[in-house]
Amino acid sequence: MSVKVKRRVHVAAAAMINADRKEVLIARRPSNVDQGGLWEFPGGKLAPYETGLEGLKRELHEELGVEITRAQPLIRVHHEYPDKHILLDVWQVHDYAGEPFGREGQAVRWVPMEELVNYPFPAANLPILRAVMLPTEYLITAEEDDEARFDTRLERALKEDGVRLVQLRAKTLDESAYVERAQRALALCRQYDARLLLNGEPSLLDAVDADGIHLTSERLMQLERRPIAQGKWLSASTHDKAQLDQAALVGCDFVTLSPLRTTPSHPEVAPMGWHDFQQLVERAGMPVFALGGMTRFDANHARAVGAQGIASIRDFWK
Ligand SMILES: Nc1nc2c([nH]c(=O)n2[C@H]2C[C@H](O)[C@@H](COP(=O)(O)OP(=O)(O)OP(=O)(O)O)O2)c(=O)[nH]1
Ligand SMILES: [Mg+2]
Repeated sequence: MSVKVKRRVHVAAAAMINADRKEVLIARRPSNVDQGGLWEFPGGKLAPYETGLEGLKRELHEELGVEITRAQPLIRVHHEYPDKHILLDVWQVHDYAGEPFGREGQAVRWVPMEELVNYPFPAANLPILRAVMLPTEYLITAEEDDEARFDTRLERALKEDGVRLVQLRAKTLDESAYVERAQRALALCRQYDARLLLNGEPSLLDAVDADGIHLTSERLMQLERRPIAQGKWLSASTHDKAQLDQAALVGCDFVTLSPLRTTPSHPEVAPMGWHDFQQLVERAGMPVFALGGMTRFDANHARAVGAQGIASIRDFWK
């Protein structure tokens, strides 16, 4: 009996995001190579002696004629192709010298974020597309008993902190009060070009045309399939490997993973710390926000260990 060991390939790829125009650079793979004809994030296989960033710099010089000057990890995706196990090590390129062009004759295009869905990518790329579209910070709203104060605080976070992704969490409201608050929150989010996810039942989207739903881990574990359309965002709260696996099975677009640290709201729960967090994120297969005692000062470290960024109530609710 022979056991076939799949080839393992480590690929570095670049998400070059033009933040002002909200465009991303993609390239088309030549028709005669693996995954040919599909679009990709420029990059390629690492040489044995290279780190991810070294390989990325070399590949972008070879393929696009640019020199990377500032880049940060965005997401790592493990994917099984029939013939190989691939690790896509994706970096967000913040700064570079030169004008990118298809140095190997390949088509290269700056594409508006919302049009990315119209381009065919390899199967491994879905989590990358999600990561590209998501910001680094995820605001979870605090409990408030005063509606005017809620609005003021949400608007402050949108305006002054530049928050672009919001989860409306309000466990103390009944459904009609929740829907009312959600409608006002949605109008505010629209003014600032931010996305709003509703923490609750998927049917809430019938009452409020928000951008998606955030599931509690308990609700997540009861589901057998994705409860909302692909055009909406689905996120979930997770705390361990089983819940992350379930999030992948159900087709969540991204998750929070907590508690990173001990928090006043959950003093009895043991924190997982960065080491365990990193192990879990590595195999999550989707963007993960670190939650639990996080502030914006933790965002760079969260990125460095593979997260999309940080989620927080207190750091944004002032
Ligand atoms: N660069 C890149 N590769 C991707 C993406 N998605 C994806 O599945 N892949 C796969 C396709 C290939 O099997 C592998 C990348 O190899 P590559 O052909 O770009 O490698 P390379 O630039 O070093 O080229 P070569 O020297 O082997 O010709 O990763 C992506 O978005 N970007
Ligand atoms: Mg390549």
